[in-house]
Amino acid sequence: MATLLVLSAFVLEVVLNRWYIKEALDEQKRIINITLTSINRIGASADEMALIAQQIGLVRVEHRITITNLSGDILGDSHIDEGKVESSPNLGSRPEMSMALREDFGYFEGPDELSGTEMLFLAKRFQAENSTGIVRVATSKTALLNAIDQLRLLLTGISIVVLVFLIALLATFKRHLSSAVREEKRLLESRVRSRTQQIALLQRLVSLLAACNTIDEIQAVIADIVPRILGNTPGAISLINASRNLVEIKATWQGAWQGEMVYPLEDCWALRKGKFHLSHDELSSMVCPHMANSTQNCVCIPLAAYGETLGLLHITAEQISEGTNNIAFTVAEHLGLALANLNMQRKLREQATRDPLTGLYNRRYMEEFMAKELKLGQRHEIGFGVLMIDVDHFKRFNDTFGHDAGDYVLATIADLVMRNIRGEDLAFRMGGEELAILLPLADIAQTMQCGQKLRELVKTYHWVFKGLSLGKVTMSIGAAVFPDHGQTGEQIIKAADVALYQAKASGRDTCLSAEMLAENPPQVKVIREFKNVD
Ligand SMILES: Nc1nc2c(ncn2[C@@H]2O[C@H](COP(=O)(O)OP(=O)(O)OP(=O)(O)O)[C@@H](O)[C@H]2O)c(=O)[nH]1
Repeated sequence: MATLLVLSAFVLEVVLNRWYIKEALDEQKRIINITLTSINRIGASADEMALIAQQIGLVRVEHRITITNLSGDILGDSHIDEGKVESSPNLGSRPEMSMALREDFGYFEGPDELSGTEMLFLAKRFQAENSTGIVRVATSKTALLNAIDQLRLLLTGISIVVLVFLIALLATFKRHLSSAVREEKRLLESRVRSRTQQIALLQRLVSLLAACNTIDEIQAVIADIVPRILGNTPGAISLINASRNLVEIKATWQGAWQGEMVYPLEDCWALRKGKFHLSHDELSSMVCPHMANSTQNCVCIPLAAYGETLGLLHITAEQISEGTNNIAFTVAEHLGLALANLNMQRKLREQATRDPLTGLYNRRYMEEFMAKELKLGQRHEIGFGVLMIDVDHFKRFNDTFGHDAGDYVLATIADLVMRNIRGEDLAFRMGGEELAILLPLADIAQTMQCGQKLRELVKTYHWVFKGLSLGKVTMSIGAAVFPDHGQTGEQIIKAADVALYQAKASGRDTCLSAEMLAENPPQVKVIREFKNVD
């Protein structure tokens, strides 16, 4: 800016200079013409030149008018008294005079011969009736120099004001800029802090989810961490039930949930579409029926992994920001994976603990379960009952009706057992056509009662497979209880087994207890004989 001012001052000075010189020259020409007109009109002799110069000088006071002969001797001068003209210096050597002699007009800018003042000189050679000579007009540059000085002063003043203004402006701008930079930095730092916290929370969520063994644990982790990740955006997690016909809200955050707590799958557009659904966007306003009571915008994101959708993540807000949306998708991805992993774990556990044909727990699981029951029983002095069940003449049955029919019978017996034991009882398939039931807290009478009931149910069941009647199916059952018939799992199973073999030996379709055997000890030989029969 200051450079601009200096430059404009320089340009102005040049322009002013030129304008002044042009104006001065025009005036000088006019004065020369007037002088020459006077000389010609009165046919002035050399002696009258002094008078003409004096008279014109009286009117044009700011100019000096000089008339010389061709040799440069002054004949008249508006600034020299008439009497002193003759003693005045010869002007023949002056540049404007010699130029006028040569070229008619002569021009020079420089000091005058009297005072040394800076002047503009214009000289013209003339030829009048009675005389020849040179008229010279000198104009002082003082006015111009004064004007330039004033201009310089003015511009310096303006420059100082502008400079001060600029400095003040710059200072204000700098202050504003640094406060804006500080604010931006603060915002950036807070954004980085919240992003870092979000990442840390996400990592925590992922590691905790990976360690979850049950859906309850997953729910607890969600309830604790997801609201922290999504800030103050209200939301919920819902899961599809085992029958896959209902969606149930399992966790909510940031106030009471405005949507339905349980709703059919078809009430969610996201589940229908198989991808996220935003209730209001620039293209449509399709609110999921389960969110009909909510006045907010809602996004439903399926929790899916390995091609299976297990639930949904919902968030609601007046305006859902892109950042919240993105983080919700990341959370949904991790939740989907965690739920799928849990499902997989459950299936693997079931595969490891359950028998695929009957759906009953296997022998290995029975050993684990019984070990726990034994510990409980020993610590709290409580008992439990065991039933060992074997289908009678199953080999013969298979041989008669085929292996498929045998499988059907085993699966159906398992189903009958499952539906007719208490909630706390557990049924196992020990191998082949042999089943076992463990009855927590049951004494021998209750255990026997259960065995008799099951034996009766199977015996009276109407067995039909592929339209073919299978006749009667019977079972032999042995019962024993802890602690009466043994102190270890092995001992109790053995006691129940001995009772079962005795039931077989006594004609099958019977339920016997180890207690009965204690009163009537079995013959081991008999059992061996019995096993050898088939
Ligand atoms: N269909 C079918 N048969 C099985 C299965 N597991 C074992 N079996 C058969 O069950 C039969 C068991 O025969 P055994 O142990 O001799 O006993 P049983 O014929 O039932 O005779 P008792 O026990 O003395 O009444 C064998 O023929 C096995 O092949 C199975 O999963 N499905």
